[in-house]
Amino acid sequence: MDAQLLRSTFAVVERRAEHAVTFFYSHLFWHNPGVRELFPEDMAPQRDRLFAALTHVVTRLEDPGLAGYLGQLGRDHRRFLATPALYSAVGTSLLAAFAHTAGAAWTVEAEKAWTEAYGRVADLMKAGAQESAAAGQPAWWDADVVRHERYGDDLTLLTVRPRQPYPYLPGQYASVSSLHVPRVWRTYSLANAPRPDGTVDLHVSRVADGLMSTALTSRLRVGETLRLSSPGGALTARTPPGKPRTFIAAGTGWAPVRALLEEAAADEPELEGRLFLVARAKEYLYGRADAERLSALIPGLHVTCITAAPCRPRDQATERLVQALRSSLNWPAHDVYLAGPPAFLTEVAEELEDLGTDPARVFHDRLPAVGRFAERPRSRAEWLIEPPPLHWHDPAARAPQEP
Ligand SMILES: NC(=O)C1=CN([C@@H]2O[C@H](COP(=O)(O)OP(=O)(O)OC[C@H]3O[C@@H](n4cnc5c(N)ncnc54)[C@H](O)[C@@H]3O)[C@@H](O)[C@H]2O)C=CC1
Repeated sequence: MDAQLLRSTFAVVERRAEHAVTFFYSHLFWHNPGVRELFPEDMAPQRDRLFAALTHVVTRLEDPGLAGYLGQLGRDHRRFLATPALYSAVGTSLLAAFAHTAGAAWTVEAEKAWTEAYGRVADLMKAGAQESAAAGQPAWWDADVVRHERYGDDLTLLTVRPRQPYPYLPGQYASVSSLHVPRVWRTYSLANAPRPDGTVDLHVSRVADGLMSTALTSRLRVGETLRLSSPGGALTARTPPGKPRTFIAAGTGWAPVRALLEEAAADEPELEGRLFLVARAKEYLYGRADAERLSALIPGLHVTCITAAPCRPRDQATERLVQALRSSLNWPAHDVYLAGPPAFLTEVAEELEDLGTDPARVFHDRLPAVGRFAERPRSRAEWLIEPPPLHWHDPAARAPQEP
């Protein structure tokens, strides 16, 4: 593959990403009438995923891990019912969108390089999908809802029972789909260590105008079925025994931390550590009782709960957390496990670095943001000065990775 040529054409297309994405989907749906039904009714959150995935590939062309990433991506795409015919239709529309958007940069050589590159990508993805099907892995796991508990208007704790064994590691997440919002998938952390009865907890915080979180909070009933994707994420335990650690969880970021602590309570109850549990207000501190139960099982775990003061904005809890982190000692010795809203992760990770924590020992997953293109599109100058952050559901992060 001519990596240089691929990158230079992609750089041109990327500056008109919004336009290219619109052209791509129009072309795909117009020329392949059955394909529209495979995508959610509301395409807005879906639209930038294509570019996120492509950027990931184009910026890692020489990365030896790319083949593994694409294999995982193909495996993950089985839940979208991606067939070989769909791969080929997508390739045709992608090249048409690039040709339309790249203008003079779309030379014969560029077209050849992209045809070859897409062919490689699609082959690796299809091989990943075939491998997982041959290994007997389902395209998704059907899971029956056995508990649905509301906390106030915005929080729901679900327990589901997958119908087939569902292997995962504590701290991982899954994409979840419900018939209430067909073909929409959203990621939620798995909130418990694997149990003998196979049940899995999910913590859902309702997002204003969020299709899935509103359906799961308000319309889902016990007895209904959800679909779970294969688990992903790298927020898994990797601290050597005896090394102290800190867990910091904000909002439903409590879910993966709870799973990690349940695992530790069973495997390493002698661990020395601290847990900071952050919530926007007292009534949202739904994990407190569980945290206390776990600290009784792990006597060396010190728990601090932090909320915003009454009538103060929810982010004041983060300011209070930062104060608490500054008065805690011994940061260079600690591994830190961090979960919560993306902006919270960024702010706290920076603070921890200032406090002397080794950035390579701060572990967090960034769950994919949705609807980035709902924002005002950036001008070309803005893209050049400050390229937007990348958001993608990175299946390469599925296996625990040692830093
Ligand atoms: N593995 C992970 O990192 C996980 C992340 N999450 C994410 O956590 C979030 C949970 O949502 P909710 O429970 O509604 O949380 P929330 O909106 O109530 O926020 C909880 C706390 O996080 C802090 N926070 C929120 N936004 C912030 C910002 N912009 N800057 C600084 N601090 C901020 C505040 O202290 C707030 O009190 C979702 O975004 C979800 O995707 C959820 C589960 C796992």
